[in-house]
Amino acid sequence: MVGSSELPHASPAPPLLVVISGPSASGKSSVVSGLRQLERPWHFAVTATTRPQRSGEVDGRDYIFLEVETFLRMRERDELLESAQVYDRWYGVPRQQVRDPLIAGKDVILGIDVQGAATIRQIAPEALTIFVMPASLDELSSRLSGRGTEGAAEMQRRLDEASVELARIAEFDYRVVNRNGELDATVHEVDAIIAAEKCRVNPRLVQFL
Ligand SMILES: Nc1ncnc2c1ncn2[C@@H]1O[C@H](COP(=O)(O)OP(=O)(O)OP(=O)(O)O)[C@@H](O)[C@H]1O
Repeated sequence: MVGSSELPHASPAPPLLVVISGPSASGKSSVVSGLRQLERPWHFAVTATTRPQRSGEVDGRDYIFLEVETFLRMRERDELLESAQVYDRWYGVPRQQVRDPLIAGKDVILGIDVQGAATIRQIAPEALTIFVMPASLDELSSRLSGRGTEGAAEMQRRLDEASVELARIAEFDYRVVNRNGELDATVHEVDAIIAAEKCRVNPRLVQFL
C-alpha cells in the first residue's frame, strides 16, 4: 500500500537570506526593483541611510532615510546588523528587517554593497550571495554618468573602487552579468537561482538570529 505521510525532503525549504551585491552602478538596486515586480512572497529588507533621498525614491521602501544622530543611536543600541560609512554617508541594515521575516519563514532579499555583503557573510555564512557585475568597465562608467547622481570626482572614485570590488567575485556563490539593456534577463536569472536553491537536497539554514 502507498503511504500518505510526507516523505523526507518533501517539506518546504527553510527561508533564504539572499544577498544581492556588486560594485556601484552594477545595477543591484535595479535588480532588486525588478525582483519586487515579480511579486514573489519575499521580504525586501530596507537599508537605513543618512544619504539624501534621490528623486523617485520612497522613504521606507527604497531606503529608510535617517538623520545622522538617529542612525548613530541605532548603531549604539546594536539595532543594526551591519553598518558602514561609504562615500561619507552611513548605511546600515536594521537587524529587525532581516530577523523578523526569517523567523516568520519568509525569504529575505537584501541589496548591499560589497563590503556589507562580506560582513553579512561573516554573521550568516549560510546566506545565498549573488554578485551583480557589468559586462565591462565601459558599461559601468556610462551607467554611472547616465544616472547623473555623482560629480566627476565621485564617479572616478567609484570606478576605481569598482575595479577592486570586481576582484572579490570569488567570495560569492553566484554571479549574474547585468548587460546594458538586459535588466529583465538579469532579474530572471536571479529568480532562477533562488528557485534552484529552493530545490537543494541539503538546504541552506540561516541561523545567526
Ligand atoms: N541592465 C541595465 N541596462 C542599462 N542600464 C541599467 C541596467 N541596470 C541598471 N541600469 C542603470 O544604471 C544605473 C545604476 O544602476 P543602480 O542604481 O541600480 O546601481 P547600484 O548598483 O544599485 O548602484 P549604487 O551602489 O551606486 O547605488 C541606473 O541609472 C540604472 O537605471
